[in-house]
Amino acid sequence: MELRTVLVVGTGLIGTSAALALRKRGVRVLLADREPGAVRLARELGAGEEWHPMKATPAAGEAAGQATVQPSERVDLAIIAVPPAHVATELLELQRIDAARFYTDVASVKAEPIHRAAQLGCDLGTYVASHPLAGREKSGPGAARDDLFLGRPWALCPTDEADPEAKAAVLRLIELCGANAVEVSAVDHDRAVAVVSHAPHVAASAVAARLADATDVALGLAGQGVRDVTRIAGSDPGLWLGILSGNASPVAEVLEAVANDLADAASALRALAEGDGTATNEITQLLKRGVVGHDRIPGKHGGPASSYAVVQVVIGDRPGQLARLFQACDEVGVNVEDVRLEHAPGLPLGIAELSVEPDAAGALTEALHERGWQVP
Ligand SMILES: NC(=O)C1=CN([C@@H]2O[C@H](COP(=O)(O)OP(=O)(O)OC[C@H]3O[C@@H](n4cnc5c(N)ncnc54)[C@H](O)[C@@H]3O)[C@@H](O)[C@H]2O)C=CC1
Ligand SMILES: O=C(O)C(=O)Cc1ccc(O)cc1
Repeated sequence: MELRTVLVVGTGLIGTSAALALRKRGVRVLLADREPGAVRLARELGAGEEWHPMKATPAAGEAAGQATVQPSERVDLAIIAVPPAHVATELLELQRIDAARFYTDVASVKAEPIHRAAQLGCDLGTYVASHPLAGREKSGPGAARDDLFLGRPWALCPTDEADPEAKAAVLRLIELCGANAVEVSAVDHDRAVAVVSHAPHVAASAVAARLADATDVALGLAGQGVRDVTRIAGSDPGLWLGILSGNASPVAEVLEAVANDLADAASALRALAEGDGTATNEITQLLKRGVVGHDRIPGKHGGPASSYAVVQVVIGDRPGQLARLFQACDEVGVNVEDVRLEHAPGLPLGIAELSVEPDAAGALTEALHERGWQVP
């Protein structure tokens, strides 16, 4: 199924990122948003052209001045990239004016928008709901990136009524964005993302909320761990209220289990503080279950999680240091799977943590030593 022209409705983070990815693959993209500024910025970023549905002359019987909107052309696919609560009404409006052959949305919840679309009388034959499992803690077109979906899962939830061609169009969108399609029912999707996205978001917010009145001393001691755990807590609360409300029961169920674990850990630590040494067992069990769960998260290419060895290298805070380090890795023939930078506050130094295949770590450490790098 070829996608020649795609309409993106909602040119925020996700809509503009999809538009940029499609533009890169030569697809013509039309852009719409209820905020004119969001469309202008997306257009200036190279995401496509503004969509101009035509205002038709009022038909006989229509109130004067109440001009009907018609699309200037029928696009192959419309992507509805607006908050979950607005998906169904946008779909209805777009279908009413026959804006596209096929339709999808990218909302983080699936059962509720599909149910609402059915209630409103939308055509479920041309619509296949979807959800890219990729995003950022920032909103708006300014945060968009054409590589946001590369190698990421992208769920699609066709209903029984969906036309196979509509599914093919959404699969092509996912492929053009470089993501991996995962077909799943809407109900299973919502239960799954409660575990891997929505409950973790609330947990991150709860941890980050502790920092709101933390002392300056505490904040001055913040390291990478707290940044990792709380990154997504910086997201737009309005958008997240909509996501959580749309998946309330599954998220509540996961949060209740997390809350039980936290309550047990707190009681065990109280017991430990009062001299009950046996309480360490409970804490160790939770930490061990955490390691098991963490190790089950698939690796960066979507395959099984691989445990890389980490080689730490001291780098000076000067331009070009990281480029030199990568060049050295390249010369030694070692593929760097991931890199993380730790900055030592107040020091002109940082640590680059290079994740490499375990059997390459020894040779890399030796080779970097020989080239004068400090590898502690
Ligand atoms: N933020 C994230 O990391 C991810 C978000 N999503 C989903 O993608 C959708 C969009 O989220 P973001 O791009 O992050 O939000 P965003 O806030 O960056 O963009 C949303 C855009 O939709 C526009 N909009 C709102 N209602 C509209 C309407 N009725 N008609 C036309 N435009 C309308 C807003 O003006 C805004 O420009 C949401 O459904 C969200 O659940 C999916 C994956 C990741
Ligand atoms: O920022 C991140 O790493 C995310 O995982 C963001 C995200 C937010 C909402 C989604 O529906 C999917 C992904």
